[in-house]
Amino acid sequence: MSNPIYLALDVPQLDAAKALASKVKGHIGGVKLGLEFFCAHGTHGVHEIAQLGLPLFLDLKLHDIPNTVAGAMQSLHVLEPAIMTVHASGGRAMMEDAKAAAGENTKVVAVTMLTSLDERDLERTGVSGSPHDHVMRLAELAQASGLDGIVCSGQEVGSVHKQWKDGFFVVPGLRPGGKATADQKRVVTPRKARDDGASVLVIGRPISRADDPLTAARDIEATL
Ligand SMILES: O=C(O)c1cc(=O)[nH]c(=O)n1[C@@H]1O[C@H](COP(=O)(O)O)[C@@H](O)[C@H]1O
Repeated sequence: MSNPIYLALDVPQLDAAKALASKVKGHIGGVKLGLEFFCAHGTHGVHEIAQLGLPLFLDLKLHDIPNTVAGAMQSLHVLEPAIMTVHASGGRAMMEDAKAAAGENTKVVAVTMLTSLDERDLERTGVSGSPHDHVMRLAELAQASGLDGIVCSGQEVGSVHKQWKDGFFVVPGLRPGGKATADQKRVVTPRKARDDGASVLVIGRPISRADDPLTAARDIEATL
């Protein structure tokens, strides 16, 4: 099985992002470029990171009307990312059009409920019920829309996997100690997420902010 760890390169400097990815390259399966990176370095930065030869996950969490999201997907086509994200709450037509506009080698996955939110936060957005039920509902919608999979926390991935056997599941909010830290609220260990059916393990700060990122990446890989 290939290494499921995608390192989140949430660092503002391009050189620092390149150096970090190069350092841990042998212990990760890909890199994730998100809003922080893309807003700072745009497509030029993506091309620079692509030269490292690792699969790219372009995590821009698109969420707009279907026509706008489809247009954005088409513009990003040329970057040939292995994985891209849209928000499931954008609705069925948006997800269908996003998938239709993506390259055929790009997996399009829907963000369900951010791992930084808990049940109280959800209620404040006007949604009652548990995170589990909310994620299950949005996973069903993403599947019906023809997407490849979803992004959810490790607390839900086991249930989603049972319902959607051939889905592609991206799990962030991972902490080697299994405890919530910084802004992440729904966390599990990388091993638990993998055992419950995660296809991709997104890991940022536990590696990027470690005193020794190489050792941190190696230690996490060894737990899998
Ligand atoms: O789509 C994502 O990757 C994502 C979804 C989500 O619900 N939670 C979440 O943390 N992420 C991303 O996963 C990464 C987690 O970073 P760390 O908390 O530093 O490991 C960040 O780049 C987030 O943007």
